[in-house]
Amino acid sequence: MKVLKFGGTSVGSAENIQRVKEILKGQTDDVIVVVSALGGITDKILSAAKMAAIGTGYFQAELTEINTRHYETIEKLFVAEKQADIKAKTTILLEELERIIQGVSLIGELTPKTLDKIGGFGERLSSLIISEYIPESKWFDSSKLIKTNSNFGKATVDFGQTNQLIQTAFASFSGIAIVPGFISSNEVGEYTTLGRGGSDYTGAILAAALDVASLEIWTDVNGFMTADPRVISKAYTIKMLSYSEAMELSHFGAKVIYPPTILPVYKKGIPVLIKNTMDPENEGTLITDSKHNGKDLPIKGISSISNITLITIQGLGMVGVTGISSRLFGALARQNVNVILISQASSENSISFAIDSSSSSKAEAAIQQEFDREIQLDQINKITIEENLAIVAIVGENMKHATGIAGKLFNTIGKNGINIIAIAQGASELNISWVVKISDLRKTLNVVHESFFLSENVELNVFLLGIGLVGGNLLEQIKQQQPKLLKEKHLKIKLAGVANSKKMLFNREGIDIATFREKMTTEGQQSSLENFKNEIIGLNMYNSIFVDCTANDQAAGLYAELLNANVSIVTANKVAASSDYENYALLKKTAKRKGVKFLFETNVGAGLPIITTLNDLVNSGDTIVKIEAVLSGTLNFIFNTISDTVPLSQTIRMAKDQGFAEPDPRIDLSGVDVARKLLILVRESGYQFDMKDIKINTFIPEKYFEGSVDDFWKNIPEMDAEFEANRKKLTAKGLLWRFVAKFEDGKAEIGLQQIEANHPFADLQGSNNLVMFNTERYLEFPMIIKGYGAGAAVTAAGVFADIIRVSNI
Ligand SMILES: NC(=O)c1ccc[n+]([C@@H]2O[C@H](COP(=O)([O-])OP(=O)(O)OC[C@H]3O[C@@H](n4cnc5c(N)ncnc54)[C@H](O)[C@@H]3O)[C@@H](O)[C@H]2O)c1
Ligand SMILES: N[C@@H](CCO)C(=O)O
Repeated sequence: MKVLKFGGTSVGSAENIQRVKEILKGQTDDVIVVVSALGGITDKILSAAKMAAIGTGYFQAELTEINTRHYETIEKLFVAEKQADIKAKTTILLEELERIIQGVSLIGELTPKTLDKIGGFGERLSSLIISEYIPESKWFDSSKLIKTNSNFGKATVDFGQTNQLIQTAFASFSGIAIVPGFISSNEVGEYTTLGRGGSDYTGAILAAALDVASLEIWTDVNGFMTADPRVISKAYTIKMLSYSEAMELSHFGAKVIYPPTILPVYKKGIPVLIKNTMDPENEGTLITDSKHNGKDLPIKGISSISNITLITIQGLGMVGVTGISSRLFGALARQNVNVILISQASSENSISFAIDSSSSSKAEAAIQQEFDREIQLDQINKITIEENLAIVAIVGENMKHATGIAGKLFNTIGKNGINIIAIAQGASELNISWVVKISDLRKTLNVVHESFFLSENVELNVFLLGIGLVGGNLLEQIKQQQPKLLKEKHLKIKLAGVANSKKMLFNREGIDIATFREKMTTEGQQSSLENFKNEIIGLNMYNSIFVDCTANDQAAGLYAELLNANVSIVTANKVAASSDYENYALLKKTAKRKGVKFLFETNVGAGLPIITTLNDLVNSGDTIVKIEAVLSGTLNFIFNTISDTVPLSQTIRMAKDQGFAEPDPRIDLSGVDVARKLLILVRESGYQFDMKDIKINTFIPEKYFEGSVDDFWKNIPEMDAEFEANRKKLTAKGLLWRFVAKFEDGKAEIGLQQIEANHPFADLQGSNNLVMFNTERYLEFPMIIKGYGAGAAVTAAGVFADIIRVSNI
């Protein structure tokens, strides 16, 4: 035999009652079916009674609604010929209810006893209709089987008597029994009710009394989820839980069952199965005394409670004094304040406890009153009340004796910049709870869900500034590679924000890369660097990455604040890494301190792995002795392309058109771009260096860099003839031009060199770059990295690789 309980939503409409019938058809065992009132009906009955008690006539309207709901349900469920009979039986109950409420209205008083009598009408009505709808079933009056004391409103079950009555009633039963939930009666047969979660409790009492094979709780969700699915879209159903885990998760906000109700089945070791009436094929959650969840995960679920207030009482007068806690919690209990979490440091000079915010003032008054004397004497000198908090808890029996869980938990939370306000862990090691600001709740749930592998995928939230050549290519590459990354690496790269110099757009759930340009035009806000940064910080999303694909100085000025807000930075923009040494060092230090990344691989050699290689050399103990390199894609392209038919000015235009040149090409032509790159390499080699320490030998007169970019394009052809004359001489000597960057003996210099055909730099086609590192280990023969050093696609790929690096996969 099994007990199946269907909740208010499961029987809330004719359609759902039909589903219940289908579910029962599929049962092979004898079943006892406990039903709740039609969803919302009990609230309506109680509200009608309360209105009647205060003398308003509005209760009539509520009663009419109650009648209509039941009659309409009957009309939908039954064929016309049967309706009159069922309606007549229902009317008897509805009229009785109306008479009692009329009585309440006349007397103007609503006692707990009357409330109990009224409160169970919903279940009596629903069970009547459902038992008629399932003709092969038999109706049992559970109020006559479940005996309680006369503590109306909160009656206590007399299990001795109850078990006997149930066992006698069902001794020779087979088939389908329909039973109203929630109702019971006292020793003289007056109605009582079983309190919160009452119908579940009815089910558990029956299941335990009859020692059935299982108790099934049919509801409108697929069982216990790993986290609140309204916050964590990746949350999924937990297949198996132990009783203790289920109780912990319920206590901390997963309102699938009300913990005390499963006590009778827990004591008997009867499995409880949570199932979804709307999705009966779903496996649901099985609660047993087994501790296995099918996966070897240390935690099974995360739960949270919002609207929490944390109260801390503090004072040296509390140290070593016995009875303080007892008085504190006694005073709170007398005021009916439910304490959700307690934390006391071993120094004993403070106790913090968390309560529902609605009890804040009651709790404060209780403490002031209880400790009046100690406060006067300054033995207790501070009572702090912190509002707008939330409690988060991780739950799992496998945490027991497993080391490193708390370490990993708090490390992950800390890295994401979430401040933990209080912590509590019971010695049972079943649950670790902590308090955070409510504004950090969503982020906390996300990072914890992900870091304990409850989530299937790691998610990165990208905020992209700049969608020109590099940024635009990057989005194309992400769009193309996304399915593969998701499938093979379980990595989801989500575009959470995007901006160019005109518009910006944000979406916490992700912006569709296929349509973002149209969305930016229609829905985008006016772009502003300050607002872009503020929005990223304000959204407070976990694994946030600011990707800078501009060449903008002010954009680079945002990094410090973003890193401080635990946002990683991936940048193609060379401004920050080549800014003052102090700023460069501060950004690196901030990233390290905050546990986030500051990555700029594409700053030197575009997609070539130059900076990571250099970091690997240095980190593994090598010393960089000399760097010699061709670092400008644009300049190399120019010197490879210039000819008697293609003059200098045209080669610059071609470099721009092919996406090698900077948004402002004077940065390339003046040597500034190469100087920045050399500076970054020297710094990453471990030397404290600044721009002023690099000797820049320009090859184009300074006057061409004055004025606007348009002036530059207009005037630069003036240099064509001179360049062609020099080129001819050079070619005649069998030499080539290369713009070389060099660092040796603490000195750095860049400039145009004439090199011979057998020089390693000679064979450097198109926009290629080449870097030679002479190190202590690679002394005689340098380490060489060579390849495309500019271009939108390779640069975007380098930025993409940096983004993936943030996820550490
Ligand atoms: N092209 C390459 O080969 C290469 C290689 C390595 C690094 N980079 C670097 O990549 C960066 C981008 O280069 P690109 O060629 O894509 O430039 P681009 O001119 O094509 O694109 C720049 C983008 O930045 C946006 N932008 C500029 N100022 C902005 C602001 N204040 N707010 C918001 N958006 C702003 C523009 O609207 C545009 O979308 C540069 O820093 C460049 O040095 C380029
Ligand atoms: N403008 C740069 C882009 C790569 O950093 C170059 O030409 O090398």
